[in-house]
Amino acid sequence: MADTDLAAQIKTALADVEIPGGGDLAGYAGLSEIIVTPGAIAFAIAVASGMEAAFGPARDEAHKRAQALGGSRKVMVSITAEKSNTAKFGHGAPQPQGKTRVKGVKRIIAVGSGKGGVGKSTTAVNIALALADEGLKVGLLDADLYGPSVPKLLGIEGKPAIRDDGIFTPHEAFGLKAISIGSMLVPGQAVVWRGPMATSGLRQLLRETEWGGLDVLIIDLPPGTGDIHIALFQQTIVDGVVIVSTPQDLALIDAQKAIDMLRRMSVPVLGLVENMSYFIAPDTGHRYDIFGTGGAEQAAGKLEIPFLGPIPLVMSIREGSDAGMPPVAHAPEGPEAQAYRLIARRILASIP
Ligand SMILES: Nc1ncnc2c1ncn2[C@@H]1O[C@H](COP(=O)(O)OP(=O)(O)OP(=O)(O)O)[C@@H](O)[C@H]1O
Repeated sequence: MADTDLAAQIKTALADVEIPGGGDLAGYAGLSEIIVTPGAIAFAIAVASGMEAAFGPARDEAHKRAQALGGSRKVMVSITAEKSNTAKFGHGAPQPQGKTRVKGVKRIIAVGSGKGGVGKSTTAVNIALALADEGLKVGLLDADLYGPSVPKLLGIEGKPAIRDDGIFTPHEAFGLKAISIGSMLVPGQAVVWRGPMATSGLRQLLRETEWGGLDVLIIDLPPGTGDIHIALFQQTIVDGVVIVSTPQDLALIDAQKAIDMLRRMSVPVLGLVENMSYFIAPDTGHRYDIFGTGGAEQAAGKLEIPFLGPIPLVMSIREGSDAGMPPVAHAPEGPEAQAYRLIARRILASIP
């Protein structure tokens, strides 16, 4: 059945689900779009603050009906309540409350960037591999719901298995446990989830995956500073964030904004990685500082955060990544792999 047909069928079934105050869920204005992918069904019910518990039975009933129609797909139905903005942003924002650790995960390190396309995912994947080479049990969560690239970078195919109790079994790739919303979408399908849906999707990937005892979970964040970041940092203890930037001024200005948000949310910044820092000519092996040198290092100094190191701009990183063969796993002795390793060791040294 086409995904749109199934979404329509579910919506029809929700007409039999009663909601507090009278009426049914299908006709309720707070019902989000129903997203159907080959592996999952997801939708959210937005309610007024304080009404979360009252909507609980409706959510459970909706879940049951969607599951009856969805077969083996994992069903995710979440209730979202509007919170006042002061809890999200604002100078001197209150320390987020209720942050918890993720079961089976000792430390979480997130990798973010101020803007897209700076090589954040490539860096996250290779740092994860370098940490695994240090003898740690490492997982990777692709939280870039709008542009997931971990499946491609690690050459992962197919959907993750889902246990009978609805828990995801992560993919295994190069010794990493990895999970991404990307492997649950059909190729070319864009995620059009709005804020609450996206944050709920992330929470489920994070907390409903059988991580099986990790020393470190690396989270590849979406670029910028949006709902996903806020929800993650408010709900979960993140031990530190690595910011990836290219050497150009504009990227650095965006990186600065990301760091500003982390500070306001009391999340430790582990440091700045300068990606595509210099170019190594494939024929001669010569190094060219095409963007000048030291931009990110100086920026890190000004921002009073550690500079974690530079990654060269090399064709092999792009080609290896595009082919699902990340340099740290594929050419572990190469200069690119060494650059990632050095950064991974600095990260390791900076977390408790
Ligand atoms: N050091 C590098 N040398 C050469 N190519 C690189 C390097 N780092 C990343 N790339 C290439 O740049 C492109 C963007 O990288 P990547 O997807 O990791 O960026 P991103 O910041 O995660 O992007 P997005 O905003 O889409 O999430 C990819 O084609 C990748 O292979």
